[in-house]
Amino acid sequence: MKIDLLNQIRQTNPVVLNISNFVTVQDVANGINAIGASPIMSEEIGETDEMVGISNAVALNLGAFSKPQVDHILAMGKAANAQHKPLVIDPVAVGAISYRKKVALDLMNQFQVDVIRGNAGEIAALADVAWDAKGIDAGSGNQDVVEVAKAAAKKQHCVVILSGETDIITDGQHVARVFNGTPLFQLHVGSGDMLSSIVGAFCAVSDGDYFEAAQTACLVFASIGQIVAEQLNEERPGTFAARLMDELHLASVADIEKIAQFD
Ligand SMILES: Nc1ncnc2c1ncn2[C@@H]1O[C@H](COP(=O)(O)OP(=O)(O)O)[C@@H](O)[C@H]1O
Ligand SMILES: Cc1ncsc1CCOP(=O)(O)O
Ligand SMILES: [Mg+2]
Repeated sequence: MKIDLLNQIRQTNPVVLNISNFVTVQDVANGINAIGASPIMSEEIGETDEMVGISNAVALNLGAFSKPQVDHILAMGKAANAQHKPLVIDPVAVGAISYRKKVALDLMNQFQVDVIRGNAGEIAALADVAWDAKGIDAGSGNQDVVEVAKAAAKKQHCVVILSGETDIITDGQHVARVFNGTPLFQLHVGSGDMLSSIVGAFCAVSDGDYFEAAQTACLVFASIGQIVAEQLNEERPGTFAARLMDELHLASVADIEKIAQFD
């Protein structure tokens, strides 16, 4: 695990281009900014090539798309491939809504993503594994989540992050797990979206090793949430969200190394 990638983000301030959803756009922009990267959001297809040109990574969030936005997402994915920019996708709620799953799979047939980041319900759907997803949340299931993540990675030929109490990161062959985190993440809508775009920031400084970038992003984000939770003596979702921004900015590599738990 190369936790020092966090310092590289802070030193080089990579631009992360996002198609976001209207629910969490500000959290995502501020999360990217707080950790030391530079967010930019786009809602106009005409600017796609130029936008991708100035960016160091692209993150596509499928949280609340409309038909015109699907065209935009497609153009953005194709441009990221053509311009060799790392490409992350967050397939929000594809486990709960079959239409979303169809759109997500159609898109991923037309461009190659480098990393998919979703919860268990979302990744199970992409792997065609039975799972009881609940809206935007993971829901419940009996399958081995490591096998679910590996199946999705093999199917889509990319790195998969299946996030949750334990984050599972796999390229289809190798598996890493991050044990840090806090249940408080679940009390803040947008935690997953923030992580997906922060994965983009780590990919931007990774020299093409997206498996390592994905692991490190998960470790850093989950550990920072845990640091905040350990400072609060009650469940306070509002304070958690505000303090998460503070610690994304303040936490050092040494702070994370002290509590890091992964294999
Ligand atoms: N029960 C939990 N305990 C600890 N960390 C969690 C828990 N659930 C989610 N997380 C963390 O929350 C972040 C967002 O992941 P997740 O909740 O799976 O995404 P989403 O919001 O898309 O469902 C990740 O860093 C993950 O490790
Ligand atoms: C509530 C909601 N509805 C559509 S997208 C969205 C936000 C999902 O955010 P996250 O998956 O990060 O919790
Ligand atoms: Mg999500």
